Order: sequence, then C-alpha cells, then structure tokens
Amino acid sequence: MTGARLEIAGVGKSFRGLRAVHDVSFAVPAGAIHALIGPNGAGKTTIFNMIAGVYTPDAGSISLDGHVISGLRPDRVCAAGVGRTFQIVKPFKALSVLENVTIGALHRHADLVEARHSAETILTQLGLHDRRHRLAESLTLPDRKRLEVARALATDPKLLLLDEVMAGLRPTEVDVMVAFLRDLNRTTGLTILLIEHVMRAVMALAAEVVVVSYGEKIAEGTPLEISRNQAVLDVYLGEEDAA
Ligand SMILES: Nc1ncnc2c1ncn2[C@@H]1O[C@H](COP(=O)(O)OP(=O)(O)OP(=O)(O)O)[C@@H](O)[C@H]1O
Repeated sequence: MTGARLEIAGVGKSFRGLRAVHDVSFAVPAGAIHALIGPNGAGKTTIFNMIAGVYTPDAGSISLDGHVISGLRPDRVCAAGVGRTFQIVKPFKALSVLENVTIGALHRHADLVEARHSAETILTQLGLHDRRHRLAESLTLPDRKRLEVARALATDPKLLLLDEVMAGLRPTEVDVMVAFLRDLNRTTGLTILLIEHVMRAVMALAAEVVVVSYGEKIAEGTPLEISRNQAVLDVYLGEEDAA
C-alpha cells in the first residue's frame, strides 16, 4: 500500500438547480492526512461521492496521481485506488465480519483463499479478529465503524475516504481510532481524506483542513489556522444560532 496524490480542480455539482458544490479546488499530497469539514449540508458527502464515482461533477475534474478519475464508474474508481467508508454504516448484516471484509478483498484478489487471508490480516490490524465469525449486525457501534474501515482497506486503496468514522464514538474510542489511523498512515503511506465533525480527531490527525460552507470552500489551512479563522468561526457560530 502506498499513497496517491488527490487533486480536485474546480468541481461543481447541482441537484435539480440546487447548487450542492460550487468551484471547489484542493489537493491532498501523497501520504498526507487532510480533513474536510463544514456545517450540515455544506456539500462534504457530495464531494466524496464525486471522488468515488457515485456522481459525475457538472464542472471541473478530479485526478489521482495525475490520472483523471472523475466520470469513471465507482468500481473503476475503486480499481484506480480509492477506498471509502459510508456515513451510514452499511455492512452486509447477515454475513459474518470476515465475509464482509473478504468481499472487499475480492476486488484485489481473484482467489478466495488469498482474499480471506488478506481480510484476516486487516481484521487483526483493526482488533476485530476475535470477532471475525460474528454476524456484522451483532457488532457494537465502535466495532461496526472499525468494520467499515476494514472493508474499505480490504480493497487495497491508495486513497482512503473516511466519512464520519468517529461519529457516535466515546472520547476514548475516538482516541483508539485516531491512533489506528495515524499508525496506518505512518506504516503504509496511505493518503487519507476524512469528513469529520469530531474536532478532537481532526486536530489530532489532519495536517491540513478544508472548510466548506454552502457548497463553497471558505478556508484551508492547518488545524490551528482553521481554529482561528474568522470566516470559519462565523459559519459555526451561525450554525449554533440556528440550532
Ligand atoms: N442526491 C441528491 N439529490 C438532491 N439533493 C442532494 C443530493 N445529495 C445531496 N443533496 C443536497 O446537497 C447539499 C449538500 O449535501 P451533502 O450531503 O453533500 O452535505 P454534507 O456537508 O455532507 O452534510 P452532512 O454533514 O449533513 O452529511 C444539501 O443541500 C443536500 O440536501
């Protein structure tokens, strides 16, 4: 596993006239961890869906190590090296933990035995190996989040997109996930882009943060710079006022 550079250049997407994302550009260097943050409805998941091939951008382009991936089907984007988790965890509930991860690994290994072996290794890394024969639906939320990450990793990505993998976790569980991701990044050089509302995780993991609001990028910088950026503070304060 090695990381790839992600480049997003002027992407836009509208849904029946509603501008969900407008002229957003940013890059994640190979091997870096960056975060994408912003209030609810800001366009974060739409950006992920454009990277992953679920949506084709109306404008702009997305490339991985210089190869354009925007417009490719999701399976082609996965084959190009993009692995992702979903905000709403959706494992195959009636399958075991091992079977769920093996399905991901079959993207890389045509041979079932090899795929299962690769899945077992990933489950060990994530501390799920002793639960490999349990049904996915029987797992606790933190374990389901780990399973989501395991399934994405099984596709052997060069870029990992994590959509709110910390949501619902207790602070100590967040720390465990942060430590795992930092370790994974350090040992493999995998590029990671995370959508995250849990600022504790963003501050601990991200070298740089991109902030979107109403579909547009409003700031970009280190977590410290972002935490002091007036436009960012205004957006989040506005969200609290509306709540
Ligand atoms: N398939 C779709 N059809 C119509 N509108 C959509 C679709 N997907 C997203 N939108 C709209 O696009 C805007 C951006 O949504 P998106 O889910 O990307 O935001 P988000 O930043 O990920 O929000 P959250 O933090 O709540 O997940 C919202 O107004 C949303 O309602």
